[in-house]
Amino acid sequence: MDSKQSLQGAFVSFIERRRRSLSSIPSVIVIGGGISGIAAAHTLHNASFQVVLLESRDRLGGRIHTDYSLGCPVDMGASWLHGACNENPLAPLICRLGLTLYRTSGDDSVLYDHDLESCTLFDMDGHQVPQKMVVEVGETFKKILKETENVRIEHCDDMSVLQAISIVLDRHPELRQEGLANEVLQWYICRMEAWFAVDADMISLKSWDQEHILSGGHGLMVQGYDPIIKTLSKDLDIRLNHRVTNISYGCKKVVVTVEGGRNFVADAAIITVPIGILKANLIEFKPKLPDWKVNAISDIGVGNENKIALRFDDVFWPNVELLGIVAPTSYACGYFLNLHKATGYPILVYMTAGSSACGLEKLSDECAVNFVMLQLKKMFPDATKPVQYLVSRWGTDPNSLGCYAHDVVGKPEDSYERLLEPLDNLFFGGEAVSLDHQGSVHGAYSAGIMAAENCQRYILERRGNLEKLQLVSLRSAIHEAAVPLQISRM
Ligand SMILES: Cc1cc2nc3c(=O)[nH]c(=O)nc-3n(C[C@H](O)[C@H](O)[C@H](O)COP(=O)(O)OP(=O)(O)OC[C@H]3O[C@@H](n4cnc5c(N)ncnc54)[C@H](O)[C@@H]3O)c2cc1C
Repeated sequence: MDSKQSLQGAFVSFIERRRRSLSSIPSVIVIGGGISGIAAAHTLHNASFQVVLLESRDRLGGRIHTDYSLGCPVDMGASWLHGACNENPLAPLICRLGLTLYRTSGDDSVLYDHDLESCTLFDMDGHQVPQKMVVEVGETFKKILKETENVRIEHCDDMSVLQAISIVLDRHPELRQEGLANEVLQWYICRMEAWFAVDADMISLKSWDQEHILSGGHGLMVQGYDPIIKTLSKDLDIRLNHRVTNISYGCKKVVVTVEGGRNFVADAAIITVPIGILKANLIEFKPKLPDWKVNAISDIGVGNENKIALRFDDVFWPNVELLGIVAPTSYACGYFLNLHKATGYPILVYMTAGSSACGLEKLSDECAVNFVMLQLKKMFPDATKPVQYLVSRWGTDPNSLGCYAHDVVGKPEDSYERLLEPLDNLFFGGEAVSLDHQGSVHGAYSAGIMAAENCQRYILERRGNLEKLQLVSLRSAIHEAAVPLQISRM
């Protein structure tokens, strides 16, 4: 054997040793680069697992999207921390990063992320609604909702909140509102619709108030949610523009295929794509998902919410947090978040949910801004033209197809549990699998961590004794199956 042959032999055995050592490192593919997927990948990476994260968009964050083009951070997706308290799973990170929260509600606020005192409402003719009426109708609305509890007790079958409200108003004529007061009542219904991101005739009476709400009220993330995404995604192996089309699970390895046909192979996968994507069957599973999983996906609803952010040269509106416009139907009501109060920048964000959010997506950006400006001009006839604007389209964006999960009327009780349930080596994350906090950033974050921990336990149990595993921080064990290991000539 000449020296060239012995060198080759040593190289081959080095490659073989390295291949074996890499294949002994547990590997996981995380699908979706929103907060849930990033939290899952971050957790596994810290446990020295080999992780690759596949994200369809050309950016991370998903339904967290902090846009800087208006000169300051503007969140076009999530913007509040719901539950500004130490128990919030995101609190330690927010504290460590020194991020500022601007609290827009009191401690006990459940449905509304704003206190009544911080809103100024106008009618369609631009007259300001007397604050006394805003407060009084707010109190009446609370009484109406309280009365719906009796309706719930009386009826075994679920119904919509709107239907229950109409039963209450039939029974209690003294709670009915007329004229301007009714328009204010509609505005409160509009705010409730914004919380669930669907119209009131789709909000479940059985479950609307069953959510476990953290204390501390609602805090606006003044610097945006982006710093959290940046921090958690540091050092991860992230592949942007990788849209997953097929997942083959249940065998020894999971094979995940992306658009263009490239395969990724690992011990397990965690899927965190939005519920809207699962409902639209945009990913093919092999074997097919079992009926109980398919039913869970179809039993969970998805709402829509959009934002139109407008930057002006100057501030021409009052120094309150929320500017609302009341109307005879909740559909025609609207409101603007005044970012100037929290950030000092002359920016208003129009927020719309449910069918009106879907309607707005049918318009071009320019038409949507014109529509919103008409609303604004009703309140402030001298409103100037915005110098810049941003329009979100969460309902038709092929990467989200909706804003977040909601309980449909008559939803079976265990839908979220069934969505969460893993299928062999395929685990489910994302806001919709959070049992306590669906539709929130902190819920999605915790769901990602939980999926990672379950996945970690599964792999380690399957491999036997944890101590025997040599977990080292080597990356690149997840190989692209279609591309053989490339060995360049020495
Ligand atoms: C307008 C709006 C306002 C909101 N306001 C708040 C708020 O104030 N406070 C709050 O707590 N929550 C709010 N939310 C909800 C919150 O944003 C979400 O619950 C949370 O961000 C969801 O995170 P996620 O990781 O589960 O999903 P996502 O962030 O959607 O992440 C999923 C990722 O999967 C990717 N993906 C999709 N398909 C594929 C595929 N085939 N292959 C690979 N990747 C794919 C997507 O591009 C996305 O990046 C709001 C949401 C919206 C839309």
